[in-house]
Amino acid sequence: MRSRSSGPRRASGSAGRGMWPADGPDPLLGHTLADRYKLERVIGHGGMGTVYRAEHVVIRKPVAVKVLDAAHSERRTEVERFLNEARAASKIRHENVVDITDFGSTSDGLVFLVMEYLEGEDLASTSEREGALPWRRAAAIVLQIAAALEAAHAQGIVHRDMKPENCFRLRRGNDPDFIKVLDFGIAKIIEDSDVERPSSSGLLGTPEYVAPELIRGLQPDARVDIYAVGVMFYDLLVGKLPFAGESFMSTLTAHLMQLPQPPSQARPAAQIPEAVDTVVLRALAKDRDQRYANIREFSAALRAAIAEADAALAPPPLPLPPPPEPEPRGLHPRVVIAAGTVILLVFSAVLWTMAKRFYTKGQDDGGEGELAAPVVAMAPVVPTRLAAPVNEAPKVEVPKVEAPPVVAPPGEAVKMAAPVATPPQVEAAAEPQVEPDAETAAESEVDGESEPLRGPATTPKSPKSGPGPVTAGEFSTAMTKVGPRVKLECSRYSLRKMEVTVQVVVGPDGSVKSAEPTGSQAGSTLGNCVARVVKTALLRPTRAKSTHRHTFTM
Ligand SMILES: Nc1ncnc2c1ncn2[C@@H]1O[C@H](COP(=O)(O)OP(=O)(O)OP(=O)(O)O)[C@@H](O)[C@H]1O
Repeated sequence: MRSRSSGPRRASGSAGRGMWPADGPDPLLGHTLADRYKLERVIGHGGMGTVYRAEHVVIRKPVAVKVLDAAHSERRTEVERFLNEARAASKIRHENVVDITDFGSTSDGLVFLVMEYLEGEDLASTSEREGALPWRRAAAIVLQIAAALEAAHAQGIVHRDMKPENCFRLRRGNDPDFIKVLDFGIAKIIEDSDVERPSSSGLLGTPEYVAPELIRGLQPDARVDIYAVGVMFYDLLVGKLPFAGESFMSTLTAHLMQLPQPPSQARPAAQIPEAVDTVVLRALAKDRDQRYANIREFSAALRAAIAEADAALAPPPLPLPPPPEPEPRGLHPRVVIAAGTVILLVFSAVLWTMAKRFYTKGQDDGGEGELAAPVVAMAPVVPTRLAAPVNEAPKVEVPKVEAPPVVAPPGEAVKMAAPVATPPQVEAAAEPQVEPDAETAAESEVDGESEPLRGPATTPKSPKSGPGPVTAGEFSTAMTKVGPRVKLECSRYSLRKMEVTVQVVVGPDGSVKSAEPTGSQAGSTLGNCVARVVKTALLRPTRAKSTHRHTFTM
């Protein structure tokens, strides 16, 4: 178990209500504050005051009441700022932000803030007990913290003291990890105050979560919260803080100088995806310009990383069924065969009748009736022979190939070349060759293993079996299908309207055998991301692999 810097603390200051004898009871316990809130139990002590579990005496509802220590409440300007911040924080109104329902001061000078009462524990306690969490669980928690911050930032409120102690974990319905973020806007007052505070708070907030620009004394903005969320995420994933020195100063130095080990390397058994590493490390960038520009971008990147991991887990899509056999033009073979059978049967019957008459006549004439046998033998032959090819494709009619003209030597008569005796017979079972359309010819190349798409038109080769190559139209449709995922997963690496061209080899089974970014994005993170998504595309099976190019606009 690691030690953490925070925990229940005694209120500080030299005088006033905040200091009661260490072993004695809290003097406010049992009192009803502002005629409404009966203070029943001390929940804990923080940098500014004490938090009580209380009951609203009218509606009988439990609430949490934070009462400012005298050291703070005796300073008028500080009280005013506390109340202003409380007013702002009460407007955030988000399910992941603790609801502030009331605030004010009493006639005897107590300044207080009333919140919804939360039953559960803070994230520091969860980490303390459970250590590192599975990455998906950690990500789900962090996304809720980010949602709370997004709502606060939208109101112009920067938390500035994000840490696990300010994130409350409670059960809601079936979800045991529902998060509420506490203490919005309060940290700012602590920092601006000149009241002496416990060293763990320091001038900068909590040292383990403080952004480098705060250490450097720069004017903070919302990106300090992104950095702190990065530290918390790392801690949840790995079970240890990314920057933790032996002392206060060495921790601050680590924030400024030390590069964190990627979470997946720090905890290899956890199978943390590379894309999650990328999100954490970017949130922890020392230079705030290198971080996500806002917390919404952070959340989008984390969601995309989760989606990418989900996609990698999903079973590959079923191969497309082979394209239907092309229907021969004209009558269906079954119709032709049936008609032929009928004609031949009628013809046989006529012959049979004539022969019978002839035979009968012969017998009548005293002869042997010799014709009966051949006609009877013929009858079963005809339907048997015609019924067999029902499943065969019809013969393809082949135009006669003219022999080239022979040029006679001067003076000799021109002899006609013998006509080609046997024109190339195309087997009925063979597929007719599919000619690529113009676009395919421009964009697709078929590699050396198969025939070129555009052979000489006058010398058709006997095609190999199997359907023709993927056309440009089919390829373009497949790329359109993966387009939304390309945008979702890769736009975080891209500026708007950037173009990425990928060269793609589609195998005979219809899967993408390789996808390589080309041109200016060759080898770039963006290019590799696009190629990775393109590799999940699936086309129809063909008789040969083919090469295509496609340009995505981000
Ligand atoms: N609404 C609430 N419901 C239940 N417990 C709460 C609520 N708000 C705060 N607490 C608990 O009260 C204790 C004191 O909280 P407080 O916010 O004063 O301290 P802190 O966050 O630890 O310190 P600091 O204010 O210096 O950041 C903590 O244990 C906190 O979890």
